Amino acid sequence: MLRTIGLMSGTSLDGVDAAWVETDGEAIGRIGPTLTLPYEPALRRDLRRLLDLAGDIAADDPFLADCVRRLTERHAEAVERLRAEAARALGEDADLIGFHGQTILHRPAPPGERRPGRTWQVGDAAWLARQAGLPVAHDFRSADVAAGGQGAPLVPVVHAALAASLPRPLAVLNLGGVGNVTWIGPGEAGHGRLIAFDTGPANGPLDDWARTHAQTDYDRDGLLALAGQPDGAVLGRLMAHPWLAAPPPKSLDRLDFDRALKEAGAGALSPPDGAATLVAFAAVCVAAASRHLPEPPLQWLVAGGGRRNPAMMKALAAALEQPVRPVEVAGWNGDALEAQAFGVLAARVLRGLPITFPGTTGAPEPLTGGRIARPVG
Ligand SMILES: Nc1ncnc2c1ncn2[C@@H]1O[C@H](COP(=O)(O)OP(=O)(O)OP(=O)(O)O)[C@@H](O)[C@H]1O
Ligand SMILES: CC(=O)N[C@H]1[C@@H]2OC[C@@H](O2)[C@@H](O)[C@@H]1O[C@H](C)C(=O)O
Repeated sequence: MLRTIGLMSGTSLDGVDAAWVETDGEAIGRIGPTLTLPYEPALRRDLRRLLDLAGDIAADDPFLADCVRRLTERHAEAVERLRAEAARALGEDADLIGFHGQTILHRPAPPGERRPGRTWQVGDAAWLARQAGLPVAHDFRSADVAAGGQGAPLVPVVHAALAASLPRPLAVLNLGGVGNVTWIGPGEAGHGRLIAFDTGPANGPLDDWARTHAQTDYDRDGLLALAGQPDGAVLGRLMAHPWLAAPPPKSLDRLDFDRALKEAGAGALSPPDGAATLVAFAAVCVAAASRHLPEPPLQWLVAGGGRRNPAMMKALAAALEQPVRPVEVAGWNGDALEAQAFGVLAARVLRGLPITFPGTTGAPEPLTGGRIARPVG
């Protein structure tokens, strides 16, 4: 088995999650320490600006280069701290890093269309490899998008490995900036029984709303949303969005719904009602996703920051017919799950195992992907 460090900087732009996991890319051995290094407000602000600029920015733009340098330095710091923690707690170092980078643009070709799509994760893998003295698996999504896949979600294969002994069918819901669901079918745990796709916007629009209307980075504990009422008219217009009815495979850019939210009139709502409406919409998106699953799951296990928002968990429980529980009931770590997954995916990249599948990204067949940056010298 390899001792991996997985690194994830998600669409919420709140920081880098890091996790130590022993794995051969298929089985998962010891699960070690985890940590989150939050980004300082200036880096958060600049990354958010980079999302707005990404469609037009040149690859050698100095602002981009500066963001990439700061982002990668923060990742290197996370690696260094996690290695120290793994040495202290387990007496172990690491063999391999899985570095997702920061998605700044995600425009896969719509399913069935033959034109090439584009997905862009920034981060300097070669620098990180040299700095850490370890091989770094990175660029996990491009090969899939080039082959006509959605390039996301990638974590489902790891959900399936972790869920091997849980009752199925099971749905694992990640609520980050964007939401995504993994459905793991009954019977033998195998890749053919995996269905996964993005559900819709989750915390992303709510974070933007809290920033504009409450001067906070997010609606902590759902206090703003719990003080408001969802607006039926706005919600109704949002629910009519064709994306919800479209069958999987499908994935989203963090900003994909910004225009629809504006056009639906969300901007005119009071701060609490706007927050309540965005929470209700995230939950309605998951309910819409449930209609695309082959069979109802026995339960929904929720990972990601959204599970910490009581308003979101309440809205989900109301929108879904099955029990909704945080992944901790299965003994998983809902804050570190994606980081752990990129450690496992790194091992898969190194071993040349497929990382995307017809049921997850709509890849034409199970596909390998990712690249390895090696420390030189
Ligand atoms: N206590 C809390 N109350 C309310 N919301 C919370 C709380 N803690 C975290 N969140 C929400 O969770 C978000 C972070 O979630 P997470 O770290 O899962 O996202 P991510 O990994 O960046 O996104 P993605 O999975 O889309 O890549 C925050 O931006 C916030 O909206
Ligand atoms: C393009 C991109 O970075 N997508 C993220 C995003 O955040 C959640 C959802 O949208 C998911 O599809 C994906 O991340 C997770 C880690 C995944 O690929 O499984």
